[in-house]
Amino acid sequence: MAERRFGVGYALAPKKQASFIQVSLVNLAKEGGIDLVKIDMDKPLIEQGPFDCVLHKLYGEGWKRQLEEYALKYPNVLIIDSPEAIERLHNRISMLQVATELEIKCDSASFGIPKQTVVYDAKIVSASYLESEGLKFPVIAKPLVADGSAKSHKMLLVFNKDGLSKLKPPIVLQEFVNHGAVIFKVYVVGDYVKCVKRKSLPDVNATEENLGKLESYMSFSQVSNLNTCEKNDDKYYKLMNLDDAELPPLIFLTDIARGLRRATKLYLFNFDLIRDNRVGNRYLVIDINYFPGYAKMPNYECVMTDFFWDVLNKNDKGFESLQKGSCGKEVRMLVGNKGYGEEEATLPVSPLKREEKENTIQV
Ligand SMILES: O=P(O)(O)O[C@@H]1[C@@H](OP(=O)(O)O)[C@H](OP(=O)(O)O)[C@H](O)[C@H](OP(=O)(O)O)[C@H]1OP(=O)(O)O
Ligand SMILES: Nc1ncnc2c1ncn2[C@@H]1O[C@H](COP(=O)(O)OP(=O)(O)O)[C@@H](O)[C@H]1O
Ligand SMILES: [Mg+2]
Ligand SMILES: [Mg+2]
Repeated sequence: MAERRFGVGYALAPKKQASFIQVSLVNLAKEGGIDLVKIDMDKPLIEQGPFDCVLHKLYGEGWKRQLEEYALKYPNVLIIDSPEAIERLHNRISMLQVATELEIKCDSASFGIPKQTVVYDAKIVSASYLESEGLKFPVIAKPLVADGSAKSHKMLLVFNKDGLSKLKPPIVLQEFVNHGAVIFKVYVVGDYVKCVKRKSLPDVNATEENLGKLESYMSFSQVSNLNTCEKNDDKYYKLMNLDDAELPPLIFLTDIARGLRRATKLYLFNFDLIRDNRVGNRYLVIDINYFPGYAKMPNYECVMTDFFWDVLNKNDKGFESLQKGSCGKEVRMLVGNKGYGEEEATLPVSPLKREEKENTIQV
């Protein structure tokens, strides 16, 4: 019998395509019967394929409509992920709201989000306003919209009232929590979870005296993605050793990942976790990103190939999910987690090596 092959069409911005679609991934997927095919953005999606799965990270209503149209024409196509589910992550309030909906039961660690408030009008922000919202200096000002633009990553760490004049609403004002300058990035790919450590902002001595002495604010962008050379210039980072930071308990991360998958209905995301130095084993989710930089994950080719194989084969067995499209009709889309993960998945090509498995968790 001829081998069943699957076609996965991908629609990614050029930078994302360059980092994610590596020859090693394309070849490994091919060996597993999965062809990764670039979607031509100069042509309507509806004229391409047919694909068994559409993998995408693009923004805008036009693209969303094309996906809906495609799902209507090809009711068996898996859209990874559903645009509605992704949209929830494009606003830093609704993004973290999901995390507050989770019930995580763990004896050795607790979980939450930092205190935060949204500001639409710069005029209302004053030191007493912050106080009324339960916030104290320092605070982080984050653009409300997280749409992948450079602007959406531009943040301010505000040390005192003088810094408040620099705010550009709409923004989220969030308490800055000392966390030993380490963030835990937890990558989720369907059932697979991988936690890595990254350098973060240094702790701040938040006494009134010290905050008064500091510049009023500090602007920064994508701290955890700065390359090592940039950081090595800094005395603070020279002194710290990332290896010393203890990872959060695995079972705890597993529960959060599973909870977020259910609540967001997403397959492909990561979340940033910090350990609140004031409380010990209390962890806070500060950011959730759709389809993050998976190529930075060890052995990502294998993880992704396993994932594609798994969802495509499950889909073959009648994976069903409906949602209302903007056209008003029912559109069948892959809504993450429905039915997925309930069966034991057989590992396809190149299963993870033993030592890699031991450092990762499956939810
Ligand atoms: O480009 P990379 O590999 O640094 O990945 C970015 C992510 O880095 P991470 O994997 O978390 O270290 C990055 O994560 P952070 O927001 O920096 O925590 C975002 O997911 C970013 O996407 P977007 O700009 O928010 O749409 C991701 O950017 P895109 O590749 O999706 O443009
Ligand atoms: N509440 C917080 N307390 C302390 N540091 C934070 C907090 N929120 C964000 N940071 C730091 O700022 C960085 C960027 O914030 P994040 O919300 O992850 O935005 P982005 O989407 O640009 O990654 C984080 O990686 C972390 O270093
Ligand atoms: Mg982040
Ligand atoms: Mg982010």
